[in-house]
Amino acid sequence: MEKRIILLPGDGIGKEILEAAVKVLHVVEEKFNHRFVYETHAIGGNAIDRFGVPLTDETVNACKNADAVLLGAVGGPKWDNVPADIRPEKGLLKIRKELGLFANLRPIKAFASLLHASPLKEHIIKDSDILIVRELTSGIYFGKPSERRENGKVVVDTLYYERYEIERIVDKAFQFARMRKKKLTSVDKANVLESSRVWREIVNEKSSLYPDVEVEHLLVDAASMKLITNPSQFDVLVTENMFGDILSDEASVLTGSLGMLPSASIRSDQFGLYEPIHGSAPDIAGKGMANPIGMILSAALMLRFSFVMEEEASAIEAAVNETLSDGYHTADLQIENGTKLSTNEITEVITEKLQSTITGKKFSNV
Ligand SMILES: NC(=O)c1ccc[n+]([C@@H]2O[C@H](COP(=O)([O-])OP(=O)(O)OC[C@H]3O[C@@H](n4cnc5c(N)ncnc54)[C@H](O)[C@@H]3O)[C@@H](O)[C@H]2O)c1
Ligand SMILES: CC(C)[C@H](C(=O)O)[C@@H](O)C(=O)O
Ligand SMILES: [Mg+2]
Repeated sequence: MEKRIILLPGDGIGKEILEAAVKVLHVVEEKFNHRFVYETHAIGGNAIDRFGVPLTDETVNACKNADAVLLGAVGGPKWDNVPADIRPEKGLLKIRKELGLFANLRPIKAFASLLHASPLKEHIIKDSDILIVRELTSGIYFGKPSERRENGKVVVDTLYYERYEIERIVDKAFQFARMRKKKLTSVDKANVLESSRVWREIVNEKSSLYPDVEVEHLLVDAASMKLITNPSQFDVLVTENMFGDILSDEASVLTGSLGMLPSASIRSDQFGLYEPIHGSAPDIAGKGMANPIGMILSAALMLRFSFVMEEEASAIEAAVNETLSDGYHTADLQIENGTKLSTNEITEVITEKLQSTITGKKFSNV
C-alpha cells in the first residue's frame, strides 16, 4: 500500500530521532511490502532561519495533502528571543490547529525491563497502563487576548473553550475508555475555574451515553500527586490542553525517561500527526545521545491509527521491547548492567530485531 508521509524534523534532536524512525519504517516497507513516500519540510527554528516564519503555508498545504505527518521537535535557545508571534513553538501550535488535530493521545506504559529504571518504586509502577487524552487545539494556548499591556505592567492570557470543543474531546476519551478498562478520569480545576466547571458538567452529561464506563473527577493538583503515587488507578485520563501537557511529562517518569513517550494527534478521520512528547533537548542535540524510542513508537502509532497496519505497529513495539529486554539503552535511562548505546546504535539494534521478529510477539503500548 502506498502512503504519503510528511517529515517535519524541526530543531535540536528532532532530525536525529526522525532519521531513526524512518530507518525503522524502511524495514516495515520492505518486510510488509508497502511503499511510503516521504517529503521533508521545515518547521520551528530552522523554518524561521530559512523563511522568517516557523511554518509556511506551503508546508501546511503539503501536510493537508498527505496521509500522515511525523514530527521531531521544535525550539531551542537560539530562538528564545524572537517576537512571540513567530516563536518556533507557534509553528507547532499552528500545524495542530490548521490540521484540526484536537485529540492528543499520550499512552504511558512502562516496559517490563525498565521498571527498575524509574526513580519510582517498582511495585508502584508495575501495573500502570495509562492513556492521557489531551485537548490540543484550544484552551489557554490559543485564547485571545494574549498580550502585554501598559508597557508590561499588565499581562493577560485567556483560557477560552467553546462547548463543542470540550464535547468532542470528552467523546473521544469515552470511546477509548470503552476499548480499554472502561474507566475515565477527568482532570480539571473545577474548584477555581469556570471553564473547568463547564468541563465537568459536560463529562457528566456525556457519561449517560457511555453507561458502561466508570467516571471519576479529580482536581489537577491531586491528580498530579496520584499519578506518581498510585498510577495503576488510572485507565484513560482526559484533560484540557495545558494540564495534559504538564501531566504527561510527569507521567513519563513511570517509563524511566521522557525520551520514551510517543504521541498521536488525531481528529475524526484517519489523518494524524505523530510526535514524541518531549522537546528538542538542546542540551544533548548533535551528540548522538538522543533516545529515539519515543519517536519510533510514534511512527508505530501512525501505522496503527492512520494506516490501520496493526501487525506492523505491533512488530515495531515488539522490536523495541526486545531491544530493551536485552539491556540496550541510551544514556537518559538509568540502567544497571545494561549496554549504553548511541542513537544510531540503538536504532540499528531495533531494526535488526524488527527484521527477525517481524510478525513476532505482540506488545502493544496503547
Ligand atoms: N513537541 C515539541 O516540539 C516540544 C515539546 C517540548 C518542548 N519543546 C521545546 O524544546 C525546547 C527545550 O525544552 P525543554 O528542555 O524544556 O524540554 P525537552 O523535552 O527538550 O528536554 C527536557 C530534558 O529531557 C531530556 N530529553 C528530552 N528528550 C530526550 C530524548 N529523546 N533522549 C534523551 N533525553 C531527552 C533533555 O535532554 C532535557 O534534559 C524548548 O524550546 C521547548 O519549547 C518542544
Ligand atoms: C512546545 C510546546 C508548544 C508543546 C506543547 O505544550 O504542546 C510541547 O510541550 C508538547 O508537549 O508537545
Ligand atoms: Mg510538553
